[in-house]
Amino acid sequence: MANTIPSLTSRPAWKALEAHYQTLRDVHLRRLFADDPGRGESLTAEAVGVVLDYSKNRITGDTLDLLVRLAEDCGLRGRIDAMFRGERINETEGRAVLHVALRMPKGSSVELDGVNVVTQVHTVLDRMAEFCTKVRSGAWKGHTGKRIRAVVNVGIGGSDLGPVMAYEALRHYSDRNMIFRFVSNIDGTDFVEAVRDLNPAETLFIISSKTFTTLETMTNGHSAREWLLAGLGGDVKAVAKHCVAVSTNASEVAKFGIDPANMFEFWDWVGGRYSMDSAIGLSTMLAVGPEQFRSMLSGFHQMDEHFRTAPFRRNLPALMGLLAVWNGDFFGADTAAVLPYDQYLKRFPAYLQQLTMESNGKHVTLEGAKTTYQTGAVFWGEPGTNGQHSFYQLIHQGTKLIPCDFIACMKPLNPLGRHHDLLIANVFAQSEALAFGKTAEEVRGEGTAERLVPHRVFEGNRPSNTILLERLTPEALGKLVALYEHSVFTQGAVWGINCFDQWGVELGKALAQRIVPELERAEAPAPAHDSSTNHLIRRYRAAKTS
Ligand SMILES: O=P(O)(O)OC[C@H]1O[C@H](O)[C@H](O)[C@@H](O)[C@@H]1O
Repeated sequence: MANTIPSLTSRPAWKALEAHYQTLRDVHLRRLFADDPGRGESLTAEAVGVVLDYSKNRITGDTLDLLVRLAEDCGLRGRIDAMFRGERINETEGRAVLHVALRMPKGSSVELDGVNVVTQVHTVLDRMAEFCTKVRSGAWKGHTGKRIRAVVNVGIGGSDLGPVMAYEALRHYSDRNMIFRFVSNIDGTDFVEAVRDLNPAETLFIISSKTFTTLETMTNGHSAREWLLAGLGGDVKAVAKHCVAVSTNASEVAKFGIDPANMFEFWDWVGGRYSMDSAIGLSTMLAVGPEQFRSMLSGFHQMDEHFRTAPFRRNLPALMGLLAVWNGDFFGADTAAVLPYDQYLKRFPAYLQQLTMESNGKHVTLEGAKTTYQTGAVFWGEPGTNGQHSFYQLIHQGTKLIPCDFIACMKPLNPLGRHHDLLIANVFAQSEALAFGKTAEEVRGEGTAERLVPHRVFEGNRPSNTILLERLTPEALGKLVALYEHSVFTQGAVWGINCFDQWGVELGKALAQRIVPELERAEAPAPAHDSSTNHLIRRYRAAKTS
């Protein structure tokens, strides 16, 4: 059949990688480094001020040649061009994927259905900037004439994780006279704890939801409205001064009772997990100001241009994506750890979980065939050095292979005595220990009792990347996020899956809607699920009435 797309594992480049893997699987990183004294430098790539040292992966130059060939065979170049041109590469939803247009400079052009989306983007950015300047300067007054001191973003998933991560990451640049809170969970505790010490007269809610139908956000949004009305004398006019919306869905926003004049728009070609640089970033802009927000966008754009134009062999996101395929599909690594050695990046792993796992948690190809290979890894992590005193034991001496991304900044934002040198010494030491380990001879040489030798041996040969940024600026954050976005894209292109839908979240949502009345209505009939679910529902009903 002339038109059938060859399956990934039958491609010559994949077969060649399989054979190549057999020659490398038992080779230790100690050997690879000993054989090539220049390896540390030659297997480091640098672009737009971001350094990626990938030399501590179990690869040789041949591996890279084959991975690049695989990327070419899988049409990565064509996929990149299609994304940047605004083609509807999110085929299952019939949508373009244009988060890259969110950070294109004024005057650029990407046409979608005859409209230049970059012009739309800048119209919204200018409106956001105007609004943020008013709020930050105190020109925007609340219902009782007081200025806004607290901003509460109400959203979940992509409408929460990006804003939270960016706020934490850029806290150094934020207005310290303002308070920022984030409410996401449908658990009432989240809302109650977020507002308990806030004054409604000085509080602004940003109701952030791409669809404006998400159960959690609508429920929290209504609670916010009630809280405001209760605190501001019940006058519905108060809502306009204390509630704005960020959404693609103007009619639902209006139904909710927010004036469309107070709505900041984005579009269906921005995936939720790719939206922190759209109007969903309103809380970020309120925190750091329009200028810093624009500098974050410039960072994103610089990495986009690098990804679009650089040869794969020197292309940071492409290299990271291909190495993830190598570690996952050939070495069988099921998970990947991201370990930022920067306290400001403490929510970065949580942010990446949605980006990577919602994007690449797929088991069928674009053509609908079940994959015969592994796709997205389980992503997890915590900031260093904290993780070192908790789960690193398993990475060093456990039975699972866990590729790690170490992230560090050369210059601290808060210089304090020896802290930064000690922090950086630790990150470098961890990747060194993971790669090289400690042999039984070395352990014995330290005078260790023989019975303890096996316990104190470090096998090493554990792969890692080290990503270095000069300093954690808004611009650097943009580059870092775009690096991961495009690494995810690279992996998806190789696997032939759609990175941009998320049907897997639907079933649980639908079932919850069915269970709600079974919990709320006293006269509800006996639940008709499986025996486990029925039993859980009966217990809850009994507890509720006891
Ligand atoms: O922004 P919203 O439309 O409220 O969606 C919020 C989130 O919920 C959904 O369930 C999706 O899994 C996420 O991709 C999305 O980011």
